[in-house]
Amino acid sequence: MGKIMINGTIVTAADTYQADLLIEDGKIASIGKGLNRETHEIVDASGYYVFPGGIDPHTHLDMPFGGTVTADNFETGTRAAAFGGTTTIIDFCLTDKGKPLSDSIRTWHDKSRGQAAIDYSFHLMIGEMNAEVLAELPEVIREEGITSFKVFMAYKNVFQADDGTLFQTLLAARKLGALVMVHAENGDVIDYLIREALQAGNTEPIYHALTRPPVLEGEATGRAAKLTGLAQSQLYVVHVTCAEAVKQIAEARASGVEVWGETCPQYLVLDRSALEGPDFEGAKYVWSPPLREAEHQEALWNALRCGELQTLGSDHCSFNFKGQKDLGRHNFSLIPNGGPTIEDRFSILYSEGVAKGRIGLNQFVDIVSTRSAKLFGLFPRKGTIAVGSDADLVLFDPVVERTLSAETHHMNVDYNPFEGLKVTGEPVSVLVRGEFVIRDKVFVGNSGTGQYLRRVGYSGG
Ligand SMILES: NC(=O)NCCC(=O)O
Ligand SMILES: [Zn+2]
Ligand SMILES: [Zn+2]
Repeated sequence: MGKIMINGTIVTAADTYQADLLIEDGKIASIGKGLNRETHEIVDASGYYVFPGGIDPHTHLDMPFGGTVTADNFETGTRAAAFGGTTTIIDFCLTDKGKPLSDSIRTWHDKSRGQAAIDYSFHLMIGEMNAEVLAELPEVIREEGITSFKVFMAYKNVFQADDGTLFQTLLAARKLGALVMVHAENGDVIDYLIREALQAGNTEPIYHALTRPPVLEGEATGRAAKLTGLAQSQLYVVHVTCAEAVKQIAEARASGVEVWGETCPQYLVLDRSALEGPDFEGAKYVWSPPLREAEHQEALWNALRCGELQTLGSDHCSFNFKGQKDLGRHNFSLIPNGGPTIEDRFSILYSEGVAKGRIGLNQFVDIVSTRSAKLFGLFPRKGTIAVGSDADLVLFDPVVERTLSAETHHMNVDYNPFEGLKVTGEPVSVLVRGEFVIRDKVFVGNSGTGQYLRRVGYSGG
């Protein structure tokens, strides 16, 4: 049955206005006033903002990492995402050197098929570049609709690729119309600093941050941007944490190089002091790149506000404190890197951004949804409210006050890094392709209704 959503305030990246939405066959069929269909269910959105569903361009679900596997899989992670107002995720498909890319993609399909409550797509990791990989890429784009390739410049001896691989990936992406993503940290120098810290007996979580200083993120970001300019290609820098990296991105953009930047909620509201918590609590806050000193937060907010950074990814990569983060109790370098953020990404950006006056309401929609849809080949099917777009919608109460907590979250993990953070606003109901997944804060969706999304090639942001 179709639906008519009435009395809501529609908010897109461009406009804010009162209108009703006619929803048929999972799509927005009409936008206007006084829409009337006797056969349709009426959904009253009085008092709510109606946003396009959030698009999270950076998740790690069911991913082996740091000697363990993430606590959230596609079932639990996408359900939590839906509670948080996200209706599409793009997850990172890891690859193994020496194996066909298609094997890894099949593995990621096997993990996700029949599990997801919201729509999803994959980015593909490129760990090496050779004739076999090059030959497979056109098919990856054509058959799988995967139009973004991820290169790790850190995690030496695990995921790290060399500059030659990055450069050749940039060249291939230019030719094929894809977007190259980088984790930008200088992995070789970090590896040295970690060994030096451990030799000196420095094993606590804070040394995770001290061995990955901002200069090494800035250096790698600048290097990747320079290589992008040389290749005349396009680059998306994931999880930007610091002023040094923002500066490199801004300089590259100012000189005409197509570089985009993403930050994450943790870098906007948490700081390095969290790693010094007692009883190994600091392990909960181990991300790479690490949390920075508090002054970097303002640099990130400024960059979002003025468009030097364009998106917010969760980088959701959840590990339980007990039994997983524990692996590094006596050696910070063995703490699995990452944290649970998929559920709170949307609300933190609204509360800390819009409600506190740091960004505008339409800019919020751009950062949390629209820009990722454009960059990653999903627009205008996703990322906006327009006739013909998927009816992925969030009914958002902009005034309710609440406190984020592991007691109430839906992620499959035993802590919340934002525990105790008071936020303004909450997703109340969430629809994916016209069907409720969350209705009045209750999960009414199904694991398995989420569809795999084939994306089109890169055409700018
Ligand atoms: N960011 C992090 O600490 N964990 C997830 C993997 C990555 O994105 O580097
Ligand atoms: Zn990373
Ligand atoms: Zn990540």
